[in-house]
Amino acid sequence: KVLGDAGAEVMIWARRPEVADAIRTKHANPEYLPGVVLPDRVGATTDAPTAFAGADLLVFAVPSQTLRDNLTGWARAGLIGRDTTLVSLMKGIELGTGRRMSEVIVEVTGVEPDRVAVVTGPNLAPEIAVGHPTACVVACDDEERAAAVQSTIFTPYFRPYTNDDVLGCELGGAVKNVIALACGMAVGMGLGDNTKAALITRGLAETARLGVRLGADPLTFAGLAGLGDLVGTCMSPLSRNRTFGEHLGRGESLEQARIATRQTVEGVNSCLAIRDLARGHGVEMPITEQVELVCHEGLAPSVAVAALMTREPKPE
Ligand SMILES: NC(=O)C1=CN([C@@H]2O[C@H](COP(=O)(O)OP(=O)(O)OC[C@H]3O[C@@H](n4cnc5c(N)ncnc54)[C@H](O)[C@@H]3O)[C@@H](O)[C@H]2O)C=CC1
Ligand SMILES: O=C(CO)COP(=O)(O)O
Repeated sequence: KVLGDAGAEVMIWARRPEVADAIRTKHANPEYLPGVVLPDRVGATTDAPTAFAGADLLVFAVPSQTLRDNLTGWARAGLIGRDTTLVSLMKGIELGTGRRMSEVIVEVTGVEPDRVAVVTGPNLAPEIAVGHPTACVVACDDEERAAAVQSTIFTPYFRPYTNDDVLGCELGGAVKNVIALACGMAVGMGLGDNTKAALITRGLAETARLGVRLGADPLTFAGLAGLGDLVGTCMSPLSRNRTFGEHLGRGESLEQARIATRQTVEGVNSCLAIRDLARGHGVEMPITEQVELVCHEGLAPSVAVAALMTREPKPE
């Protein structure tokens, strides 16, 4: 919708024919965005070669853990153009490899890293779809390419800023989902705003600690891709990650939370990958550690809260 409103000709690749048909014929995606009318210049197809043909920009928004498989198929079929800019909207870290999504794209397609851009920030899809003023970051090693993507997605309701810190921007987007799970757990347990504020602030501290160790610019975490996305996601009932955490905080099982949330909840897998990344680099991420224990080891959220509160006292 943003691309179409900004004047681009858009072709969506969808797996289900009924989704592609509804977008093509009714300009709607009723299951995901009920009531939203898509611009006429947004088309859809289930045929990947048709979707990829002649594209200047390829925008990837599949779940992070499936990207490698999806891309491998598309790259093998020779669908990636020679000069195409590859854009990632995904906010996750790959299980097993600890790779960011831009790294997976570079690894699978063999393109130079400066052809990959990341669009991130406080960008809850349902709010963008109804045109609420929203800001985002376009991160790319290549400044000109970042500026080109920026102008391609610039609309009166969507304001992109460029940034050259791809690593920091991607890490901010992935870790905030884990912290949003923790905030959701607090909400589900009936805890208040002090608790959420503490989780957001200390969550930002552990995100920046990992980012700086990996080579990110610390200032990135004070921007839209860091604090902005963290606050937006942790405070919003629209966030799938926070909602998933709420279910766990109310004492429901992982399976019950999955059934209730339905859509992609990146933090559940990424908390494992981020914890491993942090341990591998000797970085302390106590909130991420506890979220992983609740999501994957059956720890009760109340025990996780007690574990965080009774850690050794220390300077801020
Ligand atoms: N929804 C949001 O507000 C935002 C989402 N993102 C990121 O975008 C990425 C995608 O999330 P959403 O679109 O929100 O999730 P979603 O769950 O709404 O949609 C994911 C889509 O991927 C499809 N899919 C599932 N498995 C697949 C596979 N194996 N191969 C190909 N397609 C598959 C699903 O059918 C669905 O259409 C995530 O990394 C998320 O963090 C980023 C910013 C905002
Ligand atoms: O990334 C998002 C907002 O910036 C969307 O968050 P959820 O995936 O938790 O809904």
